[in-house]
Amino acid sequence: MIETTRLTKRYATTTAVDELTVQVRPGHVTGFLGPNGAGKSTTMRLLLCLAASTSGEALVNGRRYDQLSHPMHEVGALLDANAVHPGRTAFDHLLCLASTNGIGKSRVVSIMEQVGLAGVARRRVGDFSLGMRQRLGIGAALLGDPGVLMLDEPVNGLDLDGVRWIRRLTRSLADEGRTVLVSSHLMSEVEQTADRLLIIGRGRLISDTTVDELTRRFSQGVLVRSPRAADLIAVLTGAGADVEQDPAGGLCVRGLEVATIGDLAAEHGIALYEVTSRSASLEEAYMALTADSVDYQAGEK
Ligand SMILES: Nc1ncnc2c1ncn2[C@@H]1O[C@H](COP(=O)(O)OP(=O)(O)OP(=O)(O)O)[C@@H](O)[C@H]1O
Repeated sequence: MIETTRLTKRYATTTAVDELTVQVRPGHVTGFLGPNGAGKSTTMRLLLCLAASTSGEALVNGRRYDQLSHPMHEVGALLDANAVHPGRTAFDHLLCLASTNGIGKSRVVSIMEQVGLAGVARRRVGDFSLGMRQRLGIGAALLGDPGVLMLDEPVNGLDLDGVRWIRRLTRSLADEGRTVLVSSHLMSEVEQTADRLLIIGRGRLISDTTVDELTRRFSQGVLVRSPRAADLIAVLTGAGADVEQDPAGGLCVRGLEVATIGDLAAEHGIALYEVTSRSASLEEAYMALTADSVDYQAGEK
């Protein structure tokens, strides 16, 4: 479990994290989303006591990271895949981490296999691609078999195979009952993995939600076409729906599911020519939510 309470971090001219209160629960993959500069990395750094908060609290399993007696067994984190000694082999990098934390060599061997680096374990990290470093960083995070994982932009640098691997890995870690927090600035990267979403902008919480809820909230209704539109309107509004003429022709129905609309029409012998659910993509929902919090925007051409 990860918890922040009114967590705030101010730098000279920037409030990177602003009164952030969130809970990240076990058993879920929680996507930590926000535009560039939203404060995701800073929040993770505060949780790991790599930076001191200005005010508020950041706790892992109910305690500050620097108060955990066996931190590597409680929290695994990938913050910066490049923060590795380039002259060391991948195996030695993990072995070094393992031996200073009372973890045996056999665990290093099995982690190397788990992250797909067994074949290059004896190569210098300096010769690794960014994707290989990401895998190594995830290996380091998993080394202590922790119940809490924090991965900052873990798919950065990974090819499609790697992205799929991260999705499967994070899902299975959450299914084992772990707390998994995965940051990204792109909804497309987390929507297929995360079930919960924490969306932040300018250091503030914008939305603490689920993928399902966000999809529902930004639903643009159901487009229905029928040769007996007037009769259908009466039936659907009678069942509690909001119905209006759709600019594209047909009816826009809100408040009823596609199946209910179909069932009601059938019950009343009303033919339907089209029933189409029009939910906004999660990407569109995310863009709409964070539109006011984007610090760095390319000019439209
Ligand atoms: N050490 C620092 N000194 C001054 N400002 C900082 C420092 N670290 C972060 N910031 C600022 O705090 C804000 C939040 O940065 P942070 O890296 O946490 O955002 P982020 O959401 O992780 O962004 P990205 O998606 O680009 O990685 C930014 O405006 C950043 O410039």
